[in-house]
Amino acid sequence: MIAIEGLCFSWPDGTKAIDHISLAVGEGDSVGIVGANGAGKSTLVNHLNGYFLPQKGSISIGGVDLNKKNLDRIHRMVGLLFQNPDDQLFTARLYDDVAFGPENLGMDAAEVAMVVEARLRELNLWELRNRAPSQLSQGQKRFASFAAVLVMKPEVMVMDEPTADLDPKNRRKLINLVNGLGITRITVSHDLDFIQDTCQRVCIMKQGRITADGPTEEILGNRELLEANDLELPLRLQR
Ligand SMILES: Nc1ncnc2c1ncn2[C@@H]1O[C@H](COP(=O)(O)OP(=O)(O)OP(=O)(O)O)[C@@H](O)[C@H]1O
Repeated sequence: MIAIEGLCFSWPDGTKAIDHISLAVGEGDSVGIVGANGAGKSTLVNHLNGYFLPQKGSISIGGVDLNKKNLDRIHRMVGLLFQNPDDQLFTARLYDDVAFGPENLGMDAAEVAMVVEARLRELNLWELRNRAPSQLSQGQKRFASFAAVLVMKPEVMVMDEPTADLDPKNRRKLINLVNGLGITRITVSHDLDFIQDTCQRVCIMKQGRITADGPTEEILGNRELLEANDLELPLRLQR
C-alpha cells in the first residue's frame, strides 16, 4: 500500500531530516514510527499525503506515484492528522471544518451531513459544532482534527502524535476507534503504550534514518535497542 524508496529530505538551511529511507507497508497494516525529538518522524509522515514532495527517492501509495500531477488522487487516499491541530482547522465554525474535506471531494450533500454528524457525535463534539475551532480545548481540537480526517474515508490514515492532549478516557476511546478502522495506518507517537495497543509493527527513527523495524513486542520490549536510540521502555513495561 505504501512504498518508500531511498527518500531524502533537507530543509532550506541544509538540515538533513530524512536520510535515504526505504519502507514498505502492506494493505491493512498498522505501523508505529517512534524516535527521539528531532529524529525526522514528522518530516517523514508529512510526505505521505504530499504535504512535502520527495526531493530524492520516491513514494507510491496504492500504486500511485506521489508527484504534483497525482496530488488529487493521493489526497483522496491518505488522511493526515497533523501534529498540531491548528494546522488542520482553519474555518470559522467547527462543523464547516469537518464538512470541508468531503464537500471538496464532491461527496453528495446528504451524505456529507450524515457522516459529519455521525463523527461529531461519536467524538462528543456535536454540541460544539457551531463553535470556532480556536475556542475549543486542545483535546477537543485534537478530536475535531480526527473527525475532519475520518469523514473523508481515507484508505490510509497517517497520525502524528494522536494522543497528545487527550485525557485517559478519550485516549482509550481513540485506541478503540483506530483499532476498529480496518485501514492501513501509520502512527507517529512518543506514547509507546499507545503504539503497543494499536500497531503490529514498529520502526525506530534516529537522525533521519530507520534504525530498527520489526514486530511491536520485539522492538518495544527491547530495552537495549530503545536506549541505543535515545528511547525508554513503554511505561507499562517499566513497572
Ligand atoms: N523549518 C525547519 N527548518 C530547518 N530544520 C527544521 C525545520 N523543521 C524541522 N527541522 C529539523 O528537521 C529535523 C526533523 O524534525 P521533525 O519535526 O521531523 O522531527 P520529529 O522526529 O518529528 O521530532 P518531534 O518528536 O520533536 O516532533 C530536526 O532536526 C528539526 O530540527
